[in-house]
Amino acid sequence: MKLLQGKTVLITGGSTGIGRAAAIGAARHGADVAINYVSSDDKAHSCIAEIEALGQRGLAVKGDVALPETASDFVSRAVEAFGRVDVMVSNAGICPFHSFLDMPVETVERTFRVNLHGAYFMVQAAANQMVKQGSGGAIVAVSSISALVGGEFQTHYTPTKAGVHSLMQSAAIALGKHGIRCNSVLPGTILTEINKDDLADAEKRRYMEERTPLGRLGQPEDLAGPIVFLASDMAAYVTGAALLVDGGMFVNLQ
Ligand SMILES: NC(=O)C1=CN([C@@H]2O[C@H](COP(=O)(O)OP(=O)(O)OC[C@H]3O[C@@H](n4cnc5c(N)ncnc54)[C@H](O)[C@@H]3O)[C@@H](O)[C@H]2O)C=CC1
Ligand SMILES: C[C@H](O)[C@@H]1OC(=O)[C@H](O)[C@@H]1O
Repeated sequence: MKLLQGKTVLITGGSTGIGRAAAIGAARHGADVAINYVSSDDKAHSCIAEIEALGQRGLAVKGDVALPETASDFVSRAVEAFGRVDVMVSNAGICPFHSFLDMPVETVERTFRVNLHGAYFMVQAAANQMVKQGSGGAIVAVSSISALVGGEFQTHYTPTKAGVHSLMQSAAIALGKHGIRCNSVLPGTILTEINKDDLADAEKRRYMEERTPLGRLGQPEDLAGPIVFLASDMAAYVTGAALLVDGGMFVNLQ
């Protein structure tokens, strides 16, 4: 069964990692998919090629989510190409690991702007388009297990993920009357570019694996199903919810 047949799905940071897996997952479920990306044209184009190979339409729009105008541009380019927006997946994020006491101001500001301001403006732009269309919609934000727990080298990052989780709760209230559902996924540790250097430390990686009851770290594709589900009508009565997708890592205290 195809869960997103005929829908238009927008995904930020869609050329790599979790965003890319969600883009391909959405296309597999019958959606046309627009991705926002910021750096590699090649990766964005190869993602679109994969979407098109699945028989769906794809569009790549370059832009830095930290800038509010990127959000309105992304939404209007997607509407121009596909006519509407049914789903927004706010996924783009950075996590430049750094110690707390000497954290550079610019690292804090950039992380806040990309992860939190970026999500805010994208969600707002998509919601305005959905309200104009008058037939509801679904917003899924990629928060993190880090919305619930801290990290010594993530003092600038974990508040953004708690913020994204909170944004989905408030947006669910603000947008419920328009039939727009807002939910977040909270990935655990997923093997992507964002943590490649951090997990190059074999001891740290082993610790993370051993903390995970399912016995392995996540792959980007582990997020595709939960994101597609929350975006789909299967989750028609789910809003303001947060879904941990962490192999059980969070509950494993001892
Ligand atoms: N990998 C993990 O263990 C976890 C990741 N997450 C979140 O998942 C999301 C996706 O990250 P991953 O797929 O893991 O890593 P990734 O590095 O592959 O993906 C992040 C994407 O965001 C894009 N991006 C970064 N800054 C941007 C900007 N200013 N404008 C537009 N796009 C930008 C990157 O180019 C990249 O495509 C992030 O929000 C991250 O915080 C959450 C929990 C765990
Ligand atoms: C980048 C981290 O490895 C990753 O991102 C998060 O949100 C969690 O803290 C994960 O471990």
